Amino acid sequence: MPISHDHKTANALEIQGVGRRFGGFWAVKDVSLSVRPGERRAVLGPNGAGKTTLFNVLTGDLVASAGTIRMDGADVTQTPMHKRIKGGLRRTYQHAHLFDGLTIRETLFLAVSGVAGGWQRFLPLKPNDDAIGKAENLAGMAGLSSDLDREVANLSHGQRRQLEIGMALAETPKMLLLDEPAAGLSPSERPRLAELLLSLPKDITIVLIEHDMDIALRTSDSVSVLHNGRLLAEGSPENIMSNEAVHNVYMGGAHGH
Ligand SMILES: Nc1ncnc2c1ncn2[C@@H]1O[C@H](COP(=O)(O)OP(=O)(O)OP(=O)(O)O)[C@@H](O)[C@H]1O
Repeated sequence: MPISHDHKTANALEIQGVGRRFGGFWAVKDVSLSVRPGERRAVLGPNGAGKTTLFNVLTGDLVASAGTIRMDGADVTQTPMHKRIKGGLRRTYQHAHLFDGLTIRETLFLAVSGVAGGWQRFLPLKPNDDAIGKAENLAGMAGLSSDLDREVANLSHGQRRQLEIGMALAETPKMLLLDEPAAGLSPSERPRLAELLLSLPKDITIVLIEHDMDIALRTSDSVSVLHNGRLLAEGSPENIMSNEAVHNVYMGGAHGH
């Protein structure tokens, strides 16, 4: 069946009544939200609220049990992940999958070249390859320009997160889903990550799950709060900060890793 697009009026992401069930348990239930092109949306919620499940449904890692998902005007509810990726969707995971033996330059070179398997044949890099310049450019966007020759094994946790974001930017995504980019970062690494998020190209729509309220509120235009699989509140960071129901959920104790 042909996919119908309506680019002029389309939101980058529009989901209606989305749910995901595991057996008899609805991990996400009846969630509707709209994200404008270029918007930065944070998805907050205590442990078990359904954030990761919602993300997995958006990427196509999991099939929605209910509702519809539209990206850029197209109904992708039944579209497999690889086709959503072709349409410009990228995600990062809570735990980065990086090769310890490669340098930052080599890692980003392979990302730019779209190489997933059999990468050994591309190394060592040929100095005149165009993709090296692109990789170095990406390193700049990810705040890693001064560490191009460092091996992944020797990177700090924060630098690994930066590198993962750099990789996700390789093919100029339209929409980037970031799964807890600040997870495991030391307090001193957090401001740097917030700066990086704020510096990403404004035409990329970003949806991020984040436990760190400060980072989420500082780097987003709008916030959706999940609780027990349902949308509890939505609004500007200021509104969410002063929302009593949100406070009650977070003061309830389930917050934080
Ligand atoms: N594959 C699964 N099978 C059964 N239950 C699941 C599965 N995945 C998630 N759940 C349940 O769904 C609920 C939501 O989980 P989810 O991981 O989406 O929450 P979360 O908000 O991302 O939590 P956290 O912040 O701890 O990562 C939880 O109760 C979880 O136990």
